[in-house]
Amino acid sequence: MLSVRAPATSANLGSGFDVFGVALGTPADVIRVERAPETEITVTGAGSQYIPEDPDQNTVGAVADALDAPAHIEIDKGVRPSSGLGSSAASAAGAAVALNALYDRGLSREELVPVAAEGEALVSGVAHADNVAPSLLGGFTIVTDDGVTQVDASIPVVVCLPEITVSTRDARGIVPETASMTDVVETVGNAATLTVGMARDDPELVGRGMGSEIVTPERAALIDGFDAVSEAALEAGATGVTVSGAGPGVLAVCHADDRQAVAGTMIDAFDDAGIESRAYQTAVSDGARLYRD
Ligand SMILES: Nc1ncnc2c1ncn2[C@@H]1O[C@H](COP(=O)(O)OP(=O)(O)OP(=O)(O)O)[C@@H](O)[C@H]1O
Ligand SMILES: N[C@@H](CCO)C(=O)O
Repeated sequence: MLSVRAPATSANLGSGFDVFGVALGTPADVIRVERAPETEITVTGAGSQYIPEDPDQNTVGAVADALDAPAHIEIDKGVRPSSGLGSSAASAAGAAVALNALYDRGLSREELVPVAAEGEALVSGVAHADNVAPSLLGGFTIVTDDGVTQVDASIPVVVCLPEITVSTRDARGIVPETASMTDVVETVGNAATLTVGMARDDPELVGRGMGSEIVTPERAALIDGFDAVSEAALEAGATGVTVSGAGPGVLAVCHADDRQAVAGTMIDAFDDAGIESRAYQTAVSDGARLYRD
């Protein structure tokens, strides 16, 4: 059987709404495929009770259609849905890699980005590729209408995931239609700083470059305790904190030695707000990995 481990991702990174994304070392989905006359899907693992097995409603069904690659597809979820960690995208990216190999389609990882984004269109209404690109390519990715730019990076991060859900579709509904020139200028400066930080593997520059008054404040307001969690993480040594994707995950960038303290204090701050959470101490890492069971 062909299997793929497809990593969780964090999109936006504050200053790069719908543009920036990173692959995370943990958690990940595992997708197993074998040829079949019609696509059938089974889902197990984190939050599987909320994920439809109907191929017309599951991101991997959209990918199987796009590749004309019917298969029995087993999805073992490591990435909880509606987490801000690219759950739907991890499955779509994993299925794209697995089915491309299963049917010898010969598409490159870059060519699989729009294929996997078909799954995102299904669940969030827009084929945004800022989660599927890093899950497929690894590292830090910049998605624009002209294509994807990728750079390997290994920035240490903590992602704290509270026991609340925010659907990407809902969180897209509150994105403001306009932004002030002041906020645009600040965001462009921060996005440039963050990009240099990724290229240099510098957590100080990456953390400093995550600030933005565009989109992030509206998204943060959906996460009870966000301000306290952010403040606590910064006090424990985080170089920057923002909403992961559409939330409710909260992403902190830090130096490797500070990860444990940052994770502990974020969990405590959510706890003070009456919300249980768990934290992944991880780093920007590789993309989807194909192997044979
Ligand atoms: N294979 C799949 N894995 C996860 N969710 C799926 C899958 N197929 C369909 N869905 C649906 O997609 C929705 C979750 O996707 P959503 O984009 O809201 O969360 P996310 O991927 O964790 O967030 P984000 O994009 O902000 O990182 C749920 O409604 C879920 O039922
Ligand atoms: N850029 C998308 C990513 C969702 O993970 C959004 O923020 O809506």
